Amino acid sequence: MFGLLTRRITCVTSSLGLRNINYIKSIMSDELPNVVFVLGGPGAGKGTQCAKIVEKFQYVHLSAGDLLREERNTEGSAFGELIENHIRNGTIVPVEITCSLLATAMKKSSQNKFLIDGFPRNKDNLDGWQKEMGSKTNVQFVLFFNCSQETCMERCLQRGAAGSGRSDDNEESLKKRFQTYVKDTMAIIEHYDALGLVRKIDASQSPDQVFEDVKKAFEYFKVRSEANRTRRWCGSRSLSFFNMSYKKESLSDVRLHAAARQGNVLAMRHLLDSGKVHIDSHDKDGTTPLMMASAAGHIECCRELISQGADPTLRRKETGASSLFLAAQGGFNDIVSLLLQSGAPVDARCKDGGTALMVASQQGYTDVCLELINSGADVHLQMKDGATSLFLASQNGHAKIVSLILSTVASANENNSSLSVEEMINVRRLDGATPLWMAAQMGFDYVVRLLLRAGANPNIIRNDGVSPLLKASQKGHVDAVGELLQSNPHLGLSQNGDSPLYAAVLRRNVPIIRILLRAGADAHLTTTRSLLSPKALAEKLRFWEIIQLFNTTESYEGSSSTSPV
Ligand SMILES: Nc1ncnc2c1ncn2[C@@H]1O[C@H](COP(=O)(O)OP(=O)(O)OP(=O)(O)O)[C@@H](O)[C@H]1O
Ligand SMILES: Nc1ccn([C@H]2C[C@H](O)[C@@H](COP(=O)(O)O)O2)c(=O)n1
Repeated sequence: MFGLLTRRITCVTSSLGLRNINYIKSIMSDELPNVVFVLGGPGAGKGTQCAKIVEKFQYVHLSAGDLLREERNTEGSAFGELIENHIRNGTIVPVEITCSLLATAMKKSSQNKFLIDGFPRNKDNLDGWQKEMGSKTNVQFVLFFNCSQETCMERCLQRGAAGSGRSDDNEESLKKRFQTYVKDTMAIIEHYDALGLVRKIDASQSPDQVFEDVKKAFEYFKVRSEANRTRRWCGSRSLSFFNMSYKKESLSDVRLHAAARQGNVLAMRHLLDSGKVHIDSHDKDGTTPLMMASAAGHIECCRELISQGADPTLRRKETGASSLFLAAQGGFNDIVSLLLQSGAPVDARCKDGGTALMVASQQGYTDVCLELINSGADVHLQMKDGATSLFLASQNGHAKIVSLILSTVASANENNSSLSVEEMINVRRLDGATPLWMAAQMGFDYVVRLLLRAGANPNIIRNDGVSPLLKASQKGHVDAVGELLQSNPHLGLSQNGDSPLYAAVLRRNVPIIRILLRAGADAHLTTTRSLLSPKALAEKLRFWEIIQLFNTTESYEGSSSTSPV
């Protein structure tokens, strides 16, 4: 079924033998020193947030970058020059050096909770860590600070201007660091995401707002590990149940809800036996104990509630979320199965049209998606804004789920007259974006590849006139641009008057310019937005290396013209 598994995930995962249950156990242990990896683009705010986490949660902060800079500055270090070269070029220092600096720093500390910032950054880092530290540490989760390249770049340049003294806070190094981040580090984040360990934080907000989300991630982890010490770890979980109201009619109702949330089955049974509470007593938001237990992943509580007659068809008032939706959102497959067997409607809709399959696709819970699909979930449904499960999985880079949905659509189409894969794959959200458009914008090149191979149309533009190729070029996603070019997309002006080549020149992205030229993009095509051609722009901005690239291409191949889309 997963024959089209992604190149990137496969290569990282298989080299580690992740299907090996012992490895999975090693990342769940409670006894070993605990580690939270902190990842995100250069300048996403990792260091800033780590300082806050140290203060609030008493972790020891170890920044791989800081340790390397310290080693570089140590007199007589055999690695000083090598480290400086990597830092300036935005490439990654061999793991033997970084891992040994981290291990030494961990040994020196008497604490057992570490925030490891800026590591693992590539496959070499990940493999080296696994080899040396994998069995000696417990990776709790990965904090991923997600922030656009533009914002990160601006922050780092400001940091440099304010006197950081860092030799890599300049445009040239930053561009290279971003290339490394997109090319190498995103695959590591994907790898941990596939294990359900990633907590993604919107890092574009103010530092205090970001920290509010960070706190939730840590508090959530604390609640889960305390409540489920003896229970298996199920991967990344929804935070939504923290927002639930606790206003109930009586103290017993409050206690029942608290017991369901904490997974205290004995207390729950005692309260139910007392006859003082209604099994489906709900708060002002319509939240029932079964919803609480489903959202928090407490299978025993769910079993008890169902066996005592709890209604799995009820929905929360404001959002319309059902117990099934909440269990799927948290990735609790055992609860999803139980609810389905107990009569929960598989395609119950939230107020925004969302279903359990959609939220599981968005969060990346492949096992849950499989369970729902096997129970008859409709893969064709759309949210009110038009998004499908395929769209949400593509937007979040969940390649296995993209494959699963595509194969389900294909077999549904064989059996009846539902949409074909080609029709389904190009279904647009209200803003005109297709799954391919979203994957291109996010730089999930392996999803772009899957979608194109399955027949996605690379020329469907969003309502704002931007094509997938233009967006990927604007965002600097060189691998996604490369994948798109395999399907011969329009290279000329997109409907908004901009061109992919112009966008790449504006951002001085030489790798993208190179592959666009190789694919036949025209350096003389004047954009209607700026009234300049890519070449004229390069000349205006004095980007000599790009002008030279254009001249060389012209002298070899002669220029070609491209008609507007
Ligand atoms: N949420 C934020 N909003 C605005 N500026 C921020 C925010 N977070 C951090 N900054 C500023 O951005 C710059 C980069 O932040 P920081 O050093 O924490 O990032 P980083 O991810 O650790 O960077 P690097 O990977 O380059 O070490 C700093 O000058 C910091 O003050
Ligand atoms: N795992 C790591 C972490 C950092 N480096 C090098 C290369 C980075 O560009 C530089 C700065 O790191 P930051 O302070 O931005 O986290 O340090 C590395 O090679 N390997």
